[in-house]
Amino acid sequence: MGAEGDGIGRLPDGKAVYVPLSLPGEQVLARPVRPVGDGWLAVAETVEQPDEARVAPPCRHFGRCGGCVLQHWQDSAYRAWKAGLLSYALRQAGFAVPETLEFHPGLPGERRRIDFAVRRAGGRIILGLHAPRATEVIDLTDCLVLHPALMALMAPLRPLLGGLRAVKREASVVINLLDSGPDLLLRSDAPLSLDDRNALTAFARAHNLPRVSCAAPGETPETICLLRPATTTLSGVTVRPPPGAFLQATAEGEAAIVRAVLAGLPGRITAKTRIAELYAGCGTLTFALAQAVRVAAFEGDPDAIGALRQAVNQGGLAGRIEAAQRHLTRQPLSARELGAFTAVVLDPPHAGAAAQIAQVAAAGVPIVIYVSCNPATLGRDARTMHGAGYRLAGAAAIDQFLWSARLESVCVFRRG
Ligand SMILES: C[S@@+](CC[C@H](N)C(=O)[O-])C[C@H]1O[C@@H](n2cnc3c(N)ncnc32)[C@H](O)[C@@H]1O
Repeated sequence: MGAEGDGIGRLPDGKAVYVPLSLPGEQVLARPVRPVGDGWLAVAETVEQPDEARVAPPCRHFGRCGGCVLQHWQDSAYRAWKAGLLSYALRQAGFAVPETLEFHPGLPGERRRIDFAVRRAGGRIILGLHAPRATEVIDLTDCLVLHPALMALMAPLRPLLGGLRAVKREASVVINLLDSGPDLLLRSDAPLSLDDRNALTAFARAHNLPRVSCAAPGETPETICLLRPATTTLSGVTVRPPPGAFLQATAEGEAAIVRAVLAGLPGRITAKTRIAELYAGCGTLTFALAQAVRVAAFEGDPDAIGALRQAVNQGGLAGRIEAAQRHLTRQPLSARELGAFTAVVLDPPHAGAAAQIAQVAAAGVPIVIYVSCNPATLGRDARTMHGAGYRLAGAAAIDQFLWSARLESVCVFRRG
């Protein structure tokens, strides 16, 4: 099974054949589609000999929608493979990894953040997710991983989007389920008309949305209506995330990440203990950490850092948390700056933190807690840590991207 969730076969010449929707141990009749990387991508025409771990996928869109690629695998086998993604990445980086890792399973109905793709095709609106490895959008009537409060918006969104002048050919709709309700951001390809604004406001009223915002692709969102503050609570602190803000994909995943991060903190904490938190977003980890230690939080996005600062000030936390905007790829914290900290917590985007981790390793910070959503870049960065003499002190796999090949994880590295 490959990192993308495809079954991998071997051709007589040793080349790999990647067969989506096949499982380990199966015999399938596969048609080659195109060369990819070191081999071929193929389509399974028929499953000649199914594995006993193959089960009926619960979703009617399975196979066409690229959101879930592993619904046809029995839970225990699927979960063992997911935990194995983390073990493999860490072993490849040179670390000794325990036989079984801490694993937090995900469940259907937990996803509280979604980015729907929208297309206008003839007279109708297609709303859904991309097909596997394609730009085609699969029209979804429902989505089993989605939180029911978000799924309930799918049917009424279609007529709303169909009536908007702002949706000419394509758009996207990001919805974050906040404590105060679903916060909707529409990114569309044409200017909003007055009627569009009225329709969006009426939609917010009818479906109890706190806020609706709109933006042209790549532009700063404009708030179209704010019926009440768009707020959420992070470790007991009220935060006002900007439209479309990054939030952990599930509340359950967030809780597991926070627990694993706190478990990695130094055993002895004094008034002088200071932690650097990199890629802090709106403060998911910042406020949890600040209950134990003083935190210097760094984040590149101006709106996210603005929300974090506002929450720090309103929560009376200025003595515990300093928040700074910083682009950590162009201007990583230097080894000298990092020397002031007992530990570094970092939660980089999918691309990882190559430039920043080199400085962390050079500084020899005693504890590094790495939160990752991509085992491949985690593995690359972990290799740098291994080369600098760190050992693995803890690792947890968190399945907040249920039935996909994506994996969230928290790894604790210690020096000496
Ligand atoms: C995976 S999110 C984690 C956010 C936060 N820790 C949380 O749990 O909600 C990654 C964060 O890194 C930020 N980011 C991405 N690239 C960055 C860069 N080059 N420099 C600084 N921050 C960056 C994003 O804006 C985002 O907030």
